[in-house]
Amino acid sequence: MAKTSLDKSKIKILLLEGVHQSAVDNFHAAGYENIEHLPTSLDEAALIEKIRDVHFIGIRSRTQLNERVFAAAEKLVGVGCFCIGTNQVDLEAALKRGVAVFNAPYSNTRSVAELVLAEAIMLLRGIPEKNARAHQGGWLKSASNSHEARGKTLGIVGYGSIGAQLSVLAEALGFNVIYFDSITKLGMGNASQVGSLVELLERSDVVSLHVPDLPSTRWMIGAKEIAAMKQGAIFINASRGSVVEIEPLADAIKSGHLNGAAIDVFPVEPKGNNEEFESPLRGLENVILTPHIGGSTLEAQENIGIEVAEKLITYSDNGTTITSVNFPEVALPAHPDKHRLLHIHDNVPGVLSQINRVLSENGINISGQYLQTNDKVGYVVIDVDKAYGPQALEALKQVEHTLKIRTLYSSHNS
Ligand SMILES: NC(=O)C1=CN([C@@H]2O[C@H](COP(=O)(O)OP(=O)(O)OC[C@H]3O[C@@H](n4cnc5c(N)ncnc54)[C@H](O)[C@@H]3O)[C@@H](O)[C@H]2O)C=CC1
Ligand SMILES: O=C(O)CCC(=O)C(=O)O
Repeated sequence: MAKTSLDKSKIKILLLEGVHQSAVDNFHAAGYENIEHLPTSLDEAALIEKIRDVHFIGIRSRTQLNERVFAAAEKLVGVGCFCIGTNQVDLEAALKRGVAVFNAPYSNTRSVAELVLAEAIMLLRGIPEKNARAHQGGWLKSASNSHEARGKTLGIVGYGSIGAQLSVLAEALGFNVIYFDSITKLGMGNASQVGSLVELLERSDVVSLHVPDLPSTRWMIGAKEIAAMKQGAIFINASRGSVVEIEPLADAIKSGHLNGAAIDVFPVEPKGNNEEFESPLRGLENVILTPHIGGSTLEAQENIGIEVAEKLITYSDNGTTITSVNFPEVALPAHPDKHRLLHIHDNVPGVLSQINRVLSENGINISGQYLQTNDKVGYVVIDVDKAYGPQALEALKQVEHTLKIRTLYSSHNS
C-alpha cells in the first residue's frame, strides 16, 4: 500500500458559520471525511478548545482568528475565508506559524452590487418609510422626496471588484457614476474618477462604500464627511462596519440632512441569529437595515463553497498556494512519482542552503525545487525520488528559522 503524507481520514476540517454544503461535498469528493460542519461561529474560548486538533478551518466574516486562537492551533495548516474580507483573521499570526490563508475574492461581488443598486432605487423613492406605514394601516401616497435614478449621480468609494460591477449596473439604469479610489483606475463605461473623497461626497446624490477594512479606511466617514454630503442625499454601506461612524449618520438622518440610508455592516454585529441587534439606526425612517447579507445569496454561497474548498484541497494535496492572501504564491505540478517536501521558513538568508545540505547529507537527490518568498516568509517545495526518512525529516525540522514542514508522499511509490 502506498504511503501518504497524512492519512486523509486523520486530516480534521472544521467549517463554521454555515459554510455552504458545496464545500463539504467537495472535501468528500477529494477523500476528506473528517469534517465538522457547524451553523454558527464560536466564541474565543470554544474556538480555542476546538481548534487544537484541526488541520483546516473554514470561516466567514464573523469568526475572529486572532493571535490567541492561532497560538492554540498547533496542527493548523490552512484557513479558508468563505468570503471576500480577511480582516477577521490575524494574517501575521497565521504567517509566522506557516499557516496559509485563502479567500473567495469574486464569488459574491455580483450579489453585493445587485443589493446596493436595489437599495439605491428603494431609498430614492422613500419606499422603506411608505412600506412601514402601509404595514401599520397608513397610506403615504406622495411624490415628495421621491426621485428617479435616471440622471442622478452615484458616488462609489472603493472601485474594486464590487464598486466596478456596481458602476456598470448603475450606469445601465441611467446613473452618472463617479468614484474615488486610493489608486488610479480606469472607469467602466462613462464612469469617472474624482480626486478626493470630499469631492465625491459633495457631488453625489447616492454614496456607496466598497472599501476593505484597512487602517486607512477605519472611520473614514464621520461627522465631517457626512456634513460634506448633499442635502437630501442617500448613503449606503455594505463594506465593513468599521468604516462609518454610526452616531453622526443617525444624527444626519434624524435632522433630515440625509434622506435615507442602507446599512448592511455594523461596528458591532450579533454573533448569531439569536442575539439582539443593537444600533442607533434602529427605528429611523427611510433606513434599510440588513444583517450583513450583502453576499448572502444561494448562488454566491454555493460558488464560494466550491472555490475555497478547492483552494484548501489543492494546498493540502499538492502544496499550491496560488491566490493565498498571506503566503508566497507557488503553482505546483502534480507529483505522481515524487515525494514532496513543503518547507516554510522565515525569509532570512541561508535557510535554503541549510535545507539542501540536510538533503545531501541524507543522500536525497532533488528532482524539482520551487521557491517563492514574500517579505516575511520563504516557501520552498522540493520533489525527490526517495521518501524522506525520519532522520532527514528531523534534521529539516531543526533547520534554524523553520516555521512548518509538511511532506506529501507520492501515491505511486512506497
Ligand atoms: N456586505 C457583504 O456581505 C460583503 C462585504 N464585502 C466588503 O466589501 C469590500 C470590498 O470588496 P471588493 O470590491 O471585492 O474589494 P476590492 O479589493 O476588489 O476593492 C476595494 C477597493 O478599495 C480601494 N481602496 C482601498 N483603500 C482605500 C482608501 N483608503 N480609499 C479609497 N479607496 C480605497 C482599493 O484600491 C480597491 O480598488 C470587502 O473588502 C469586504 O469588506 C465584500 C463582500 C460581501
Ligand atoms: O458572507 C459573509 O459572512 C461575509 C460576506 C463578506 O462580508 C465578505 O465576503 O467579505
